[in-house]
Order: sequence, then structure tokens, then C-alpha cells
Amino acid sequence: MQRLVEVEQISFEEESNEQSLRPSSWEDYIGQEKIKKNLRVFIDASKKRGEALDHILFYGPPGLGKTTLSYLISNEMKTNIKVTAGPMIEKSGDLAAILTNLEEGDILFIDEIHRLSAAVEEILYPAMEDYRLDIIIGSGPAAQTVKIDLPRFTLIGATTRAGMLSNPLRERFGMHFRMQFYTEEELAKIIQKASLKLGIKSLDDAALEVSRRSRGTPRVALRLLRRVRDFSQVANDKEINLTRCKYALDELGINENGFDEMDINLLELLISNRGKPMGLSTIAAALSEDEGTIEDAIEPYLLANGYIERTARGRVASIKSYEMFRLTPPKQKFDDEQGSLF
Ligand SMILES: Nc1ncnc2c1ncn2[C@@H]1O[C@H](COP(=O)(O)OP(=O)(O)OP(=O)(O)O)[C@@H](O)[C@H]1O
Ligand SMILES: [Mg+2]
Repeated sequence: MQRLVEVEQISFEEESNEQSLRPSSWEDYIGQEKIKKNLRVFIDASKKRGEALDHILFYGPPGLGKTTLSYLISNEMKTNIKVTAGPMIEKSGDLAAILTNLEEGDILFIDEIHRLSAAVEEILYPAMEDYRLDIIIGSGPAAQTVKIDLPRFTLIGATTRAGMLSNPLRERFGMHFRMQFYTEEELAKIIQKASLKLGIKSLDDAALEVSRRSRGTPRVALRLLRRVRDFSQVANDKEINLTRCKYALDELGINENGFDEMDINLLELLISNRGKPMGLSTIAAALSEDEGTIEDAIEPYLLANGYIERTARGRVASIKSYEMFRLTPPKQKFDDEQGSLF
């Protein structure tokens, strides 16, 4: 099923749409203030010293701006950026070829870095630490290690699943940044800027309405904005206004909290368990979704906003969810070892 608030699998068309709306300056990159502030200090310092920037790891749910930030860093450092992704680097030779083609100060961006194979990761360790490539030639007693020096480069890794990174890899990043969900005000600003780029102005209250239904995620906000714009243009509106906006979003089946069918199904499932924790694999089977998608793309926003709670024995719906469905939360305590859930 294609989710309108789906943030992970993006089509080619969407990807090129995204490129056109992708901020190219720090001023256009709204929010994530703490990360921006820190990054600017590190960038300034490394520029002053004339050194490559330390390796950086961005982690957090999809669509929050990890890739965009990486491009901004390369802009700011005035260096080349080579972009690849974990699943694209199949053999250690692939990575060796990428590394030996880098120039001094270049940025290598590896998306979905948690999906690198163990063999490829091993190549990365000395490359990150000592800018050195260790290649083993031959096998058995005649095997030899050849060491090749690499230019000083910066690795930027991005992942939706920091927990899946191996410790040695994680520790080799000098900076770790966790991406945060955006506030409604921040998303409204992003929408207004993007809207102008699309050639139609969004009125303040309309932009806020789209924000409220965007699950704290710029990619979702921009996707909803494009659909709302379609409705507005068909109706010959000069600006995107609140009434049309609400109509369009309702037509698209995005509820007032930005929840779509998938979120609702998950919440209903947990509620049907009446306060008893439900394990991830059970949830995945019941919703016919894979565990990774639930953990990376659906759950984080619901957790961050207190709609569900995670206990050692599984997930439960919180009072807030019962209230949203206008249901009474169960009084009975199921999880005795962990104390009251509510
Ligand atoms: N802070 C921001 N300000 C303005 N626009 C943003 C911001 N963050 C993200 N965007 C927009 O949201 C879209 C998605 O961002 P991006 O591709 O960087 O996310 P991501 O974290 O790399 O996602 P994924 O984990 O799926 O790779 C981009 O097209 C960009 O235009
Ligand atoms: Mg990305």
C-alpha cells in the first residue's frame, strides 16, 4: 500500500521533486537548531586548521533532513561530496575503489550505513581511523597485506537505525547527531518557503494546518503541500487557504493528527489488546508489515508524541490514544512486574 505519509520508499519522480525543494543554504534549513549550531562550530574550526572535518553520523527517522544536511556541509566546506548507500556497496573491492578515488578533504556520504556487510565494514575501520586501506592479496600462508594511503576525507553516515550499527563502526565517528521531529511552527516555515518555490503562496493558517498533519516530518509536509496545491490550482485559488487545505487533506484521508491508515491500524491493534503489551513480531504479523518499517517509520513519531509506550514486554497504547478514539482506558493492570502503565 502506498502511504501518503510514507517517508521511506520514495519514487524517482518524488526524489527529483525533492531535489528542487531541498534547501541549499543554512538559512533555508529550518529547525534542528542544536545540530546546526554544533556543526557550524566544527566546520569553522576545521576550516581554520585547514583539516578535513571529523567523521559524522546522522541518525533518526526518515525524512527529517539527514541527506539535506550532508549536502549543506559539503557546500559550506566547499568540497566534493560522493553519495552512495550501504546496500550499493556489495564487495570490499567496491568500497576500496570509492575510497581510492577520493580527493583530499572530500566528503563520502553513505546512506543506510547500517546495511553495510561485515566484510565491507572491516575495510572502513582503518580508512576512517588512519586514512589507510589494508588490502589482502592472495590466501593462506602466502597472503600479504598491502597498505595504501588514502587522502584525508570525511565520512558522513546516515541511518534510521543507529541500534543496528556495530560498536566499532559507531565509535569511529567523531560526531553523532540525533535528528529531532520538527515543531509545527518549523514545519509551517518550511511549507511557506517551499510553497513560494512552487509558485503559490500559503497563508499562515493553511501552512499550520498542513504542519499539524505532517507527523513532524518535512518530507511528509512537502508531499502534502504538493497535493494541497493541486486542489488549490484546480479550484483557481490565488493562494493556498485554510478551507481548501482542510478539504484537500480530508479528501486524502489524513486525519487531524496526521495519522493515516497505518498509524490508526497500529493504534487500534494495541487498543484491542486492552493494555497488555504486544511484541513487535506479533504487531508485524497482524499488520502484514515488516518489523523494520514499524520500528523506523511508524513507531518513532507515535512514541515521541506519547501515543504509544514501549516496555520490555512490548508496546501498549497510552491514555492519549484511548482519548483520541474517545475510548476509556482499561483499569486493570496487566504488567505487574513493571508497575502501572498508566
Ligand atoms: N530542516 C529542513 N528545512 C527545510 N527542508 C527540509 C529540512 N529537512 C528536510 N527538508 C526537506 O525534506 C526532504 C527530505 O529530507 P532528506 O531527504 O534530507 O531526509 P533524510 O533524513 O535524508 O531521509 P531518509 O532517512 O529517508 O534518507 C528534503 O527534500 C528537504 O527538502
Ligand atoms: Mg536521506
